[in-house]
Amino acid sequence: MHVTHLSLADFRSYARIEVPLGPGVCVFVGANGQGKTNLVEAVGYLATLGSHRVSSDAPLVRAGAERAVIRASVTQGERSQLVEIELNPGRANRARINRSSQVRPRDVLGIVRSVLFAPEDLALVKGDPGERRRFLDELVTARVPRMAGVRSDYDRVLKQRNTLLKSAAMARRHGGRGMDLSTLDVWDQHLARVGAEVLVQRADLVAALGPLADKAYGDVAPGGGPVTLEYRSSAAGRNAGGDDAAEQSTDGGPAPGGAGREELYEQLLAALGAVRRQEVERGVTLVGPHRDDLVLKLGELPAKGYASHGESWSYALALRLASYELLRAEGNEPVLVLDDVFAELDARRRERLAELVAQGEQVLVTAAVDDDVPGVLSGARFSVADGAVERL
Ligand SMILES: Nc1ncnc2c1ncn2[C@@H]1O[C@H](COP(=O)(O)OP(=O)(O)OP(=O)(O)O)[C@@H](O)[C@H]1O
Repeated sequence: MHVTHLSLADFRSYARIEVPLGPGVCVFVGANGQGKTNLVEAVGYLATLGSHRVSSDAPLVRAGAERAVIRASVTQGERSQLVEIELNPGRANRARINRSSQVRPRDVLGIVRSVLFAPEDLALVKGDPGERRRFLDELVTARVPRMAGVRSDYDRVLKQRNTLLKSAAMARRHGGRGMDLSTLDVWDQHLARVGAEVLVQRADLVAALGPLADKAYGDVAPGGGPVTLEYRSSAAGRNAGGDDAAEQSTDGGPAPGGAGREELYEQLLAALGAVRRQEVERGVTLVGPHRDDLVLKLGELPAKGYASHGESWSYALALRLASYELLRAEGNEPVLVLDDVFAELDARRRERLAELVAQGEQVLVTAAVDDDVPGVLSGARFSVADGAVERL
């Protein structure tokens, strides 16, 4: 798929802008702070309903404005659609498809698909588990858009369960006889039911992505690797029950490959039972998909803490390239967005990456300096300056 027209109103630094786009490579060049990232961030927002730079919508609305609108015309094969999101920080966002009456924002997921490479990607390798969970969940949603609803159900159940645990912990600390925790059983079942669905999709994704990441790593860093992706479940190994299990390390263990939804449900439920005493003491849910990690291994060692800076970059690029290959193989080619990445890479990685993506259906590249963009990425050039975007 590709975006044929992008229209922004009060989004980031743009009061109003219309940008016609074609398939193939589009390079946006401009000095620092002119709004290049803001443009491609808008495309990423339509694909994920989030920003790769900030966790809330407020900074995405132009300072002084109340709401922002992102609108894009999108072509996939013979089909064209117009998708629109209105960002209303503090209130519900609104969305429309083909100017129809409103739909839920998550109903637009899947229309725009993108894989974004950005300097922030280094955090996929070097950062906290939350970075890798977000990476997995965004890709899961790109493959199976209904998972956005499952994720928000999970977050809601988790929040309610944590509220209950927190009150129980407070009551204990204040010397009360303890709360009646019978409702916790019901929340355990909800959490395990929805959590198992999240786990099934993550496991399926990791199995599909692993070989592609290994190949991509070899492409970016010839002779390097091998790389393996290992999903680490906070619930695995905690189902023995009783105090022994409660004393186990909080690192969890590898998830059993190929486990079905029911098996994962039972495992989560047993794990919640095993850590209940600790949870009531600490007032927080200790097992579930929100505590899991994706261990990125380079050879025998985890990349985090062991890989060099260059290896970490190659790994991050390999994860994004593998995501691209996966979505492409599954029938809907995503827009590739390369935001300011070439300046971060050495000449060899720069050339390799450019060669690997040059044939994408649509590749949006931002750069402060035109010379940073490898020659193989020839295509439309745009200048970005003073809130205006002009085709060169
Ligand atoms: N909500 C907002 N309201 C107004 N201006 C904003 C808002 N968010 C960001 N900006 C402005 O947008 C500019 C940054 O734009 P952007 O990150 O797209 O720059 P860039 O061209 O990619 O720069 P660089 O090359 O340095 O990465 C900054 O000047 C910033 O102050």
